[in-house]
Amino acid sequence: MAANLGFRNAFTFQQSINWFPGHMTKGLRKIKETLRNVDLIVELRDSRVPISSINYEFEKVIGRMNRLVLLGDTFRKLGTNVAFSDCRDNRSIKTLLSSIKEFSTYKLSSNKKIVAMVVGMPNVGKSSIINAARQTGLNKGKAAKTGSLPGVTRNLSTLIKVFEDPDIYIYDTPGVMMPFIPNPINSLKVALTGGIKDDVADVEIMADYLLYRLNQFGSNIYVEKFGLEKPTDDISFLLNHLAKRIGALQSGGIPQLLTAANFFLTQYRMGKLGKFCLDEIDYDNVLKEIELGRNPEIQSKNKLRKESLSKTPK
Ligand SMILES: Nc1nc2c(ncn2[C@@H]2O[C@H](COP(=O)(O)OP(=O)(O)OP(=O)(O)O)[C@@H](O)[C@H]2O)c(=O)[nH]1
Repeated sequence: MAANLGFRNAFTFQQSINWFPGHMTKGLRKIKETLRNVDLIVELRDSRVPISSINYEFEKVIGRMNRLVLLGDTFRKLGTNVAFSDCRDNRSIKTLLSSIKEFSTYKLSSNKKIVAMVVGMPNVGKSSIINAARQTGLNKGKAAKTGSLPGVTRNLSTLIKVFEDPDIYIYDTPGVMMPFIPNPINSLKVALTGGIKDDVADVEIMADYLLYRLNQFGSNIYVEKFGLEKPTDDISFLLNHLAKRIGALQSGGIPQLLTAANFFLTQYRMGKLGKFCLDEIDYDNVLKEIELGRNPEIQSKNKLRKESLSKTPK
């Protein structure tokens, strides 16, 4: 932490960013209707926000079904049913396929096929992991549409076969946000990691929060990468500098700060400014925290609201 370098030690953000278009209501309903045909839920979360990306709407719908939680990143087994995964890493996908066999209710003695359903917030890599499983399991090409923006998958897919003997099929589902994210800072983190459409959020505030967190982490990558003399806590200074550096200037040489902010966010989302977990957890506690997300007690919106109000924004 770079707490005593004169940087801010708190970030104030009070209004939650919410994005819940109609296809998500429909998607959630379809997920619910289809659950009776599903042996196992594979829940994908963004490893940069493993707690902020817990969706309490899923908790209500999925309840206590068999579930494998994947944190999108390089594969690392964290516990019995929690793992990091990377759709670009073959080994990780092979382990996912064996985990699906292991954790589904399927028993090798039966002839039943295994049906899994991948759920998660938008843009966490659900469709990519299904395509990767199909590539690894059957050597077949893409079956699910992917894209770098949230909300590419808008409907529940038909069953996608990813493995043979035993036969494994997966449903792809539209990314679903919570209708209301009670903690504004959590909503900012989800938006920053690309889970909420940028035009719903304020890009310059996201850029400011990113700068605040990079400084908190004591990261100097942006300083070198952007040709700064030293770290700065001033987003206005940084965006003016970046706009000049990337040539984002209006007539008269006025810096285009929005373009600079978008550039800054893209660099972060591409992993070029380092990889940090934005949630306040350590990985020893991640299992416990994830389990907490499943505790029906914590699903009550009132309790969530109270919690969010009592927490100092980080
Ligand atoms: N670094 C990295 N990027 C990934 C991984 N999986 C997916 N991505 C990228 O994340 C973006 C979103 O991937 P999708 O598979 O479309 O995500 P989704 O969850 O299906 O998105 P929605 O359609 O919004 O529900 C794409 O740009 C992918 O290339 C991963 O394991 N590692």
